[in-house]
Amino acid sequence: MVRREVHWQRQRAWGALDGICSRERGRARMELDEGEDGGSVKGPRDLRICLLVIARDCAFRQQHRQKDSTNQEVPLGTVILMLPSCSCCLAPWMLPRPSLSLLPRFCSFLPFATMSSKTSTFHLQQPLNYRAGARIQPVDGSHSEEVYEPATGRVMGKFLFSGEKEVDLAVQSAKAAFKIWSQKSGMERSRVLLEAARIIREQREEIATMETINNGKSIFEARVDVDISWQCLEYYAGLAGAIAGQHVQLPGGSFAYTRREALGVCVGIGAWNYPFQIACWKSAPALACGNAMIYKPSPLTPISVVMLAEIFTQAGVPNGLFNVVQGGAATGQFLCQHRDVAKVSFTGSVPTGIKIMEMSAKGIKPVTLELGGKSPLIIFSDSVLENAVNGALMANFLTQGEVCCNGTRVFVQREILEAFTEEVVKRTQKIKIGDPLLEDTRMGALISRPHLERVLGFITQAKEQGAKVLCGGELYVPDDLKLKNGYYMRPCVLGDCRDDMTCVKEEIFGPVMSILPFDTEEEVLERANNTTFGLAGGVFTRDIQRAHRVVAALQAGMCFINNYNISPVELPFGGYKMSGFGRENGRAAMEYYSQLKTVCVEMGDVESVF
Ligand SMILES: NC(=O)C1=CN([C@@H]2O[C@H](COP(=O)(O)OP(=O)(O)OC[C@H]3O[C@@H](n4cnc5c(N)ncnc54)[C@H](O)[C@@H]3O)[C@@H](O)[C@H]2O)C=CC1
Ligand SMILES: C[N+](C)(C)CCCC(=O)O
Repeated sequence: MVRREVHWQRQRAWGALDGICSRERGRARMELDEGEDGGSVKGPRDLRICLLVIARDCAFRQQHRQKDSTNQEVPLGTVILMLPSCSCCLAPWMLPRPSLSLLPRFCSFLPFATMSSKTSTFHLQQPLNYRAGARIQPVDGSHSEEVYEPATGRVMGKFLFSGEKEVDLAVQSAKAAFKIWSQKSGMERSRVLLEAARIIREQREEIATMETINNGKSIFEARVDVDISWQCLEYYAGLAGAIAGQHVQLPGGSFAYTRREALGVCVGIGAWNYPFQIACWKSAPALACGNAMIYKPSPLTPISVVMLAEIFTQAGVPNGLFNVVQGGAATGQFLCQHRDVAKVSFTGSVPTGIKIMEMSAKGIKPVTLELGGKSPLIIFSDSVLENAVNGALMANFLTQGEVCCNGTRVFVQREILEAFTEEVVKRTQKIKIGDPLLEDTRMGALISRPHLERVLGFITQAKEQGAKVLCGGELYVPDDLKLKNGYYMRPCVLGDCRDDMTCVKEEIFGPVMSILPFDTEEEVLERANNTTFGLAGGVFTRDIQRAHRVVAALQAGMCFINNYNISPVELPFGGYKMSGFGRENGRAAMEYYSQLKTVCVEMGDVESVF
């Protein structure tokens, strides 16, 4: 018997391999007993791990040949630790002269739970808190809650909500990591963020699949979300090395300089509509500026952000720099009220935003609030009709309409009202609803049963108030039996709308478009701005002067001309009025995660007035 040792850096594997690995600082060790013809891994089968031996040119090998950024093939005989559920080439526990040196490259594929790319197969097994570089159960888990798969209505597992002690431990661990991280140069931080971006790209499919399973959005969209996420990390990696102060000459050779410094431990609290992406939009600028972050996702979508935490660890951030605490309002409050938290960045509803601001006010903590919206999309009669229709669909139906910046009040100039409405209804009726993991699905399931009922309630109320349902607006039950308890509805277009209707005034956060006719530019601007929200707005026209005049007059933080809802990470994003303040993305976000120190240097003698 020959004893072999395998080392690898991919810490993601640690949790899953607990029992057959001994954990050391910076690496894990696995011992294999190797015999003449094969070998065996010491460890119980109930770990749900087995060895996948690449024995032929199987689908797995082909897939990873394409995926592996080094473009190297997976040699025959490679041993990969996998779940028994993986069916191709499965030869559990057999090791025909394995090429163990390749193991490290594939540890990232080790799933942390039973993972499959099919709807209705995922079961949550691992803890969802992440502290000091590892998944953990909270020390004072207050209670557990179920996590659902919106596509099927199935419970995928339970997870614990964190109490005050766990929040405090997360803060202490982040404080320790902050000491190390904030001392690094911008270029050093940049390299780590670039590595994290690379790993996200490498794991694009796994992350997108998880996002789809937990959120209900189509895999097509989830992949775009993951792409925007790694682009965000790349963007801030680029800016990290460019953080600099100013030098100011003063009389008599004296001078001053400014330093842009990190804030400390920042808290990110996120909504459920873009779980992975929101976490990246917050953590990328925070970490680039030298901060630590504790992130609390929505309890409806607790899973994918832990993948981000593992990726940061793999990329080389100090343990504790990015911690995840799970929970709801109470956990969020412990975070906001903690005296060692320097800043809170929040994405969610207006009522919660108000509470966050109140709590932060008590500790004089800066806050960034990304809140709801009821944005106008103004379509003038000279628009290219097809573009305007495409724009209106983009403005209303991404992520089942659960998007804060959606242009849900679609103002259409009367001359083209009929043509526009006819086309938009035709296109809406063609949207393919169903299993979000299928490639051709374009609308999946809403986040939860109560939310689905709330959205349908808005439609009932709209009808009562005189609106006409031009299409959709009812439950959708897919033919596939496993999806019959999922939270689906047909996307809805409402006609005959008036500005005083509830569906036009309140944020529905579902696939419901309200069409409102208008006659003049002056009139439409008055009506478009007549809202307490101010997140986004859009205009479609071929008249270049009118386009700029209209967006200049719109009271909204994010405006689009002749498009809607695209999100390049270079562009600052955030609201006016009750849609919040502060900005995410773009250079602007760096200011919200840093503070300015002025250093005044005297080169002469001190002249005292006393
Ligand atoms: N402007 C933006 O970028 C976005 C805004 N939103 C808004 O978010 C809303 C939907 O998301 P939800 O998750 O339902 O919003 P929500 O406000 O109920 O919850 C958001 C987050 O805050 C946490 N939370 C709730 N009460 C809290 C408290 N008292 N203290 C601290 N944390 C607390 C929740 O657990 C969750 O993580 C919509 O109104 C939408 O407009 C959603 C996505 C993006
Ligand atoms: C990515 N985008 C622009 C469609 C939406 C981002 C804002 C949100 O989190 O709702």
